[in-house]
Amino acid sequence: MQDPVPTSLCKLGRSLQDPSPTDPEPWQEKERRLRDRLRRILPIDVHRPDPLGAPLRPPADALLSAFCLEAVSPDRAAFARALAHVGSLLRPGGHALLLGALGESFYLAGAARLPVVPLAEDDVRTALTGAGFALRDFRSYAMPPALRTGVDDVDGVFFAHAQKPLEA
Ligand SMILES: C[S@@+](CC[C@H](N)C(=O)[O-])C[C@H]1O[C@@H](n2cnc3c(N)ncnc32)[C@H](O)[C@@H]1O
Repeated sequence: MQDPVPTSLCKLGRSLQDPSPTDPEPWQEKERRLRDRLRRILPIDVHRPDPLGAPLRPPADALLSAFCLEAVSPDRAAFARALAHVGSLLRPGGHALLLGALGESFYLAGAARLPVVPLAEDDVRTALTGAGFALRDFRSYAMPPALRTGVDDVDGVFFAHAQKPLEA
């Protein structure tokens, strides 16, 4: 974990707070703009080999997953399987962008303490390779003390860009 906290993440963190002199747009307005652009919301279970319950036609060009797979998987093997399941939704040559927690064992959602599988960087790389992806970029940073809020025990955050091979 050698990268500093990415500037874009700092901006995102600030943008999710209340309006400020530099970002006067309330988060509710951001939410409204995002929802306006959604065309469909599909239920998904990443633990099913067929995560949407039916093949995705046409398959997806890209997949973005943020802080999901490690938060819903009981162990590293389940994490790897979940990654392969969602990867099956991509077309050949499709891209996956993943971000997630490293070394996290729990997070608090209100009074609920939810388990997380603590991942090392190599667990993510191995799972991507095992799911048939080519790893294009991998970055991470260690959680700075200022962002340790007590709602979890996360050590750091990873960002991975991986690609499905084109069919031969
Ligand atoms: C830690 S939250 C992350 C939410 C959001 N992506 C974010 O970054 O704030 C984990 C999410 O996984 C969802 N989830 C739980 N079990 C799941 C499953 N089997 N398949 C897919 N998603 C699941 C939960 O509903 C929750 O929204």
